Amino acid sequence: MVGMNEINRSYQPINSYGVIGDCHSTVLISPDGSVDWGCLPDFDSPAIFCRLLDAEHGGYFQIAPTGGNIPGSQRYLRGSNVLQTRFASTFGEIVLTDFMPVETLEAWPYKAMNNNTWRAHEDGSCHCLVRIVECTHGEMPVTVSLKVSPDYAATPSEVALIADNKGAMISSAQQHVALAMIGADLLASCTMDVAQAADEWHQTITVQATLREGERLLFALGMGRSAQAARRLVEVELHQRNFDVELAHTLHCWRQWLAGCTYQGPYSEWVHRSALALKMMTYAPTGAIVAAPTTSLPEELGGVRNWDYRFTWLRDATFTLYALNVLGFTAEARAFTHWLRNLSYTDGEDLQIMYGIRGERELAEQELHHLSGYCGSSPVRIGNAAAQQKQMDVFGEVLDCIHLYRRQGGFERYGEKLEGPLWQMMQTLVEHVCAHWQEPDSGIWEVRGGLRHYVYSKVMCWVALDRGIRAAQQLNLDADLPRWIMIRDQIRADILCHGYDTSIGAFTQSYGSAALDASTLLLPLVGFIPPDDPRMRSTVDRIMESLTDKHGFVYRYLSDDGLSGGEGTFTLCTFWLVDNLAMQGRLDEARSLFERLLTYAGRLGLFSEEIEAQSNEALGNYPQAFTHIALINSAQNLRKAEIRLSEHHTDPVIAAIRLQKR
Ligand SMILES: OC[C@H]1O[C@H](O[C@H]2O[C@H](CO)[C@@H](O)[C@H](O)[C@H]2O)[C@H](O)[C@@H](O)[C@@H]1O
Repeated sequence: MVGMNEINRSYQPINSYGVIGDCHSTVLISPDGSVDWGCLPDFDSPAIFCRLLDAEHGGYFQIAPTGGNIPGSQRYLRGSNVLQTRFASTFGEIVLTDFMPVETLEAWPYKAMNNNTWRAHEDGSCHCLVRIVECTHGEMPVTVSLKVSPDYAATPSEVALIADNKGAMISSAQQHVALAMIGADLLASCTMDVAQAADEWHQTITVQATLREGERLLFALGMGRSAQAARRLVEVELHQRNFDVELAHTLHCWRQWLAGCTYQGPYSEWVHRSALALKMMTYAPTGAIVAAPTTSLPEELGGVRNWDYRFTWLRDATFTLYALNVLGFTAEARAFTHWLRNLSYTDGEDLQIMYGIRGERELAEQELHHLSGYCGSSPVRIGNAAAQQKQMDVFGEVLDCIHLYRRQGGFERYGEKLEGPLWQMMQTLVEHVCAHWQEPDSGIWEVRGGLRHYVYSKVMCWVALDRGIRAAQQLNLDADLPRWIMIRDQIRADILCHGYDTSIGAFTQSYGSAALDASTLLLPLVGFIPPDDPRMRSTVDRIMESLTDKHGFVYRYLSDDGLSGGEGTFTLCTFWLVDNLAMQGRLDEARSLFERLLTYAGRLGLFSEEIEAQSNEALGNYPQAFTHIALINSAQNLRKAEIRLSEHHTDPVIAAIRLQKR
């Protein structure tokens, strides 16, 4: 029997989902108890749950009160990525606890490329999704519906129920899923059935039970490398594990990791949630970081701007490390520098702007026409053609990331040195920038409408030279310093001459264009220009006048980008505006914009990429690293600005007191 939960259910708001993960992958869980997105065992594995991208055909795993009419409310257990969903009625209450067990959250310094989950655990036995449903009060009938749709619902599957209500196996050509059910033998009533709609490739397993106070069922879902491995998991291995101990250990790991956070200041709960979300997006075996764990959540409802973010952009990853560094987390930066050292490239020319989580170069973009997309937003894409683009900013971002890591004593802390392969890499990248900074590129936003001389790309070429020069000067390293310094100054002069439009009073998107671009808000943040330089002040004013919606939230740009349709405001950019206002001393405006923006997070404090200007809905992939990075940085910048302002204001008062005393 198909549970009522399946009826009348379409798409849930993007930012209503809870997200859990184990630093190999994540799953998204709706407030009605349904895992609607899940790629297991790794971020880039084909999705086995994709109801998020096709409400009709996509697989899901839902645990909820039978009837589906009791709303659930979600929260994270303090300081962790363990999620609880509570369903309460006058007759009783059930609590669903969802987690992915972790053995350790230590960032692993890179060992060998292709060292993925499968190699670490041949049968995938460590990595699983655990769902515990428990009645905490009264009694409640519960329905569990599991439809696994392997390979993004592109291939058929077969279900085999395992005797004695032990669980089930779901197998397709490539993917083998094991579901263990633990605790059914202690319940008075518990049934497990399987049904298949005539037009469906995938069967739905339904478990029904009435839970009374203190009773519970536990489901552990793991991936087997083969059908036999999956069978072993269901029949033996998953049943032998003590998931209560694993839950306690997982909670301990998250809390212990968060205890390393040195941030003290306002909005600390938001900062902590963002840090936990970012950590969840790291891929432990290689130190890589994904931009987001989803694909194709649309930038416009019903539109075509749907991209796969389950990869490592040098830009997004280095920004993530800034933010983690700001909070005192350095092990992740170390793991990432190891990943960087091991990337395959021969010179700056063939350094890609993004790689797969194991350093894969080949990320061919494909459209999955059999999926209708979130709220009909198609095409659904996997892979990302931006991997082949030329984006000159990435050199500056990589060098700035290493610079920051060095400045914070990262190398000394781990008994490592910048000298050697990493300095060779830096030199190669600086030399590449010296030779190519005058060329047009696709820019930070990866637009698909042709190459231009983007101002932000040029600024990041300046950053690449600047950070290379500082490292060479401070560590006495081998470099052609006079030439590097000359080119750095030449780039700066070029930008000030061609990138600033005196008639509008703003740094522009690209040379020769009057279009505004929010990426110019980064100029003072990377040290290219002081925040209170008149040119920067007027750029900020122009952006506030012409590049914002009615809430004051910032669009990336409004110029043509070669794609059809439009998009929402880009939350990362709104946080950059907060930073600029704070750095200019416009603290009230900065704080009010920051706090307004926080009200647009989901109930769990998570953000996607964009916000729709009219409906206020969350848009784009979720949770997005960019947004959480920027939230952390803005909280920090607000704090710094507050300190600066208070020092400034108290000085005369203190001086006056001193004078009176004298
Ligand atoms: O706008 C078109 C491009 O959109 C995506 O790029 C965006 O996401 C990246 C990952 O977070 C980010 O680095 C970039 O700045 C964003 O513009 C998409 O990945 C591209 O394929 C697409 O061309």
